[in-house]
Amino acid sequence: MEIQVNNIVKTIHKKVILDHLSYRFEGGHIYGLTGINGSGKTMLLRALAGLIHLTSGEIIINGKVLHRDMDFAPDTGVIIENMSLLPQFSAFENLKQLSKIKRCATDKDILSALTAVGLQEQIYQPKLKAYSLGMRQKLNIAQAIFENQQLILLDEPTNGLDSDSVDKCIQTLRQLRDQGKLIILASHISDDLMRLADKQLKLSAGHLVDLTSE
Ligand SMILES: Nc1ncnc2c1ncn2[C@@H]1O[C@H](COP(=O)(O)OP(=O)(O)OP(=O)(O)O)[C@@H](O)[C@H]1O
Repeated sequence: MEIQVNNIVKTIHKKVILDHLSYRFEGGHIYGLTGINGSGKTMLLRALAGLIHLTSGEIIINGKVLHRDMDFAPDTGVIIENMSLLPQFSAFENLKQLSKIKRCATDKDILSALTAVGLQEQIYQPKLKAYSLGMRQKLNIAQAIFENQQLILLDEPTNGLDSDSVDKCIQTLRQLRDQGKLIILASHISDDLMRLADKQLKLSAGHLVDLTSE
């Protein structure tokens, strides 16, 4: 999996959010995206997923141009705000419903993702509506990985997680990285990212600054 970002610009109401940003992301790495509130981290993740249209520039994923050769980034798991999980269903039932869209994940894949994020005690109960913030976030992460997605885009993945759960999340994401997956995380808490990511990037004035090579 590789993503080539070429000179992308995103302007909303004449405000420049992403300003001629270029970068190459490669599989087998965890990229941590930091930057102050409003710097455009979520916007960049949305752009990579194909969820917004760019003002100019292009994003090429595995040689195919987003919004020309395909509508969305292929084979991608995301956590980007307002996840539409179903409150009246358990964790298992939620992923089971989602699995009906692509039909690539088995029950075993669902159980293994829920266990990987630490939800092994809550697979069948309670229903999602009785979940705490942290439990909900674990299910969000499970949702982004249970179909063996090759590109994983996570906005603030450690939100609501206690320190043991952050450790477990780090362990799980490192395993996925070692399998060659491309993982991009955004967080305004740079401590979490420092521990999670092997490449640290900062969004500033619409540009990406590589903190690892500084
Ligand atoms: N739908 C929208 N309409 C207008 N402006 C928007 C919209 N979505 C985002 N913005 C603006 O784009 C900029 C970047 O927002 P974004 O959510 O990407 O920042 P962020 O770095 O993820 O911030 P945070 O750390 O607070 O999550 C902000 O100035 C925001 O106000």
